[in-house]
Amino acid sequence: MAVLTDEQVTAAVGTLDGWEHVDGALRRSVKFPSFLAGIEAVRRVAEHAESRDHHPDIDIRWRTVTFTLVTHSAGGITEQDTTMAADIDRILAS
Ligand SMILES: C[C@H](O)[C@H](O)[C@H]1CNC2=NC(N)=NC(=O)C2=N1
Repeated sequence: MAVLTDEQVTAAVGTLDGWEHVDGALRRSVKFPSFLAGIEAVRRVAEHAESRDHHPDIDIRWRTVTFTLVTHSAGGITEQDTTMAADIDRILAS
């Protein structure tokens, strides 16, 4: 899968909720009301990631969860990442 150009990533970020383009990846940090609410959200994202066979890197620090998306096999951000970012936005909003 093709790595997106910086311009393509910038355009995608404009359509997403709270994602930034940092260190060659897409990143969104979310603060939850409690540690367990964050874990529950991670669980829902993880189930979706499994179903799509595309997996975010996930950092959990008490109530703040950071999702990082990059296509490791391609060495950059691809459409799989922008699609997964939009999917995560939907999951977190529901
Ligand atoms: C075989 C399987 O499709 C690959 O290992 C997948 C799994 N999930 C993945 N997730 C991400 N983010 N990048 C990958 O390159 C990747 N590879």
